[in-house]
Parts: sequence; C-alpha cells; structure tokens
Amino acid sequence: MERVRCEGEGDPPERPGPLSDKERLMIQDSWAKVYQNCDDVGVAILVRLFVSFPSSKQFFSQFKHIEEPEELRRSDQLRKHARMVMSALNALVESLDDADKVASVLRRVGKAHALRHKVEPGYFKILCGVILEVLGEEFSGVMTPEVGAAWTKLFAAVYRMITAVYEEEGWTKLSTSTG
Ligand code: HEM
Repeated sequence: MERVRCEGEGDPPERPGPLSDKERLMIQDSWAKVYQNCDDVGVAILVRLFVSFPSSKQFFSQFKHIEEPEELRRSDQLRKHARMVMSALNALVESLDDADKVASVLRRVGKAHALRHKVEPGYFKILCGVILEVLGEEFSGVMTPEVGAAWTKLFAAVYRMITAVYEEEGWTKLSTSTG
C-alpha cells in the first residue's frame, strides 16, 4: 500500500557535507552508462514511480486514471516527462563541480513544480528513492554500494535544495501528508 511520508517523519538528519572529488567522479562515471539508455531508463523509472506510488499520477492530466503499467509506458505525457527528468539530471551531473549551475538547474525545476505544477515536494524524495532502486536493479554491475552511497548523498542534497526553493516560493504545505 502506498505510503507517502511527511517531511521530517522518522528520517535521519540530512546534512551531508559536499561531495568529495571521488564521489563526484563515481556519480559521473556511473551516469555515463545510464545515460546511454536514457529513454528506456527514464520510462522505467517513471513507470515504477507511478505504479508504486499511484498518488504521484494526480499531477498528470493525461494518465492520472491509468493503472495498467503497459498503458502507462505508452503515454506520451509520461515519455515526455521521462525525457525532461533525464535531461535535467544529466545537466546536474555534468555540472557537479559548478555549484552555481547546480543551483540554477534546481531552482528552475523547483520553481516550475512549486508554482506551475503544484507538486508536493515530498514526491521529489520519493522519486529519488525510485531512481536509486531502478538503477540498482538495471545497472547492478555499476551501482556498487560505494557508488550508491555517493548517489544517495547527492539526492539528499538535491532534495534539500528543492525544498529550500519551495520555501522561498512560499509553499506552505511542507509538513502535511500527501498520502
Ligand atoms: C528529478 C526530479 C524531476 C525533474 C528533473 C523534473 C523535470 C521536469 C521538467 C524539466 C518539466 C518541464 C518544465 C516546466 O514545466 O517548466 C517538468 C514538468 C512536469 N513535472 Fe517534473 N520533474 C521532476 C520530478 C517530478 C515529480 C516528482 C512530479 C510529480 C510526481 C513531477 C510532475 C511534473 C508535471 C505534472 C509536469 C508538467 C507535465 C506536462 O505539462 O506535461 N515532476 N518536470
């Protein structure tokens, strides 16, 4: 059964330091392999998100009522969002040594989702977890525990920056449940 967790609910403190050079390189090397298959991987990630957390479909007019994974997989709106997610992640990974660029990518994504798409920010945390899960399954040779830990650290920082953008944009529902 879907369970969307609230901000701060039972989570360990998320204040990791900046990525080390080694962590940054591990993320960039593993991503290069993932991104070679970006269309398939992006669709697999989003189908997993929408099947495991059906409430995350509520924001998508064209497939919010679809349950069948095969039908979800064929949705143009899903495939379009998959490409946008993968290409934003690519921009992020390519810019890991440029803090201003990272901040600008996340600001753009955070603002659009807070103001235009009205997506509860907790879904970003859920999506990050789903990405780690799918990459761990599909790229098990690449996603060693050490590489996975570097990605986990990156996603914790991404989520912190996204919630900071939401707060700056006046989002007031950070502590309410979405489930
Ligand atoms: C890493 C996380 C994500 C990235 C990089 C991302 C990226 C994007 C981008 C680049 C756009 C188009 C930008 C725009 O409208 O200005 C977009 C649109 C959208 N995103 Fe995301 N997104 C992410 C996560 C999510 C999540 C978790 C949800 C909801 C569960 C979501 C829902 C939407 C919706 C509803 C749209 C509009 C789609 C449409 O008009 O067809 N996104 N996303």
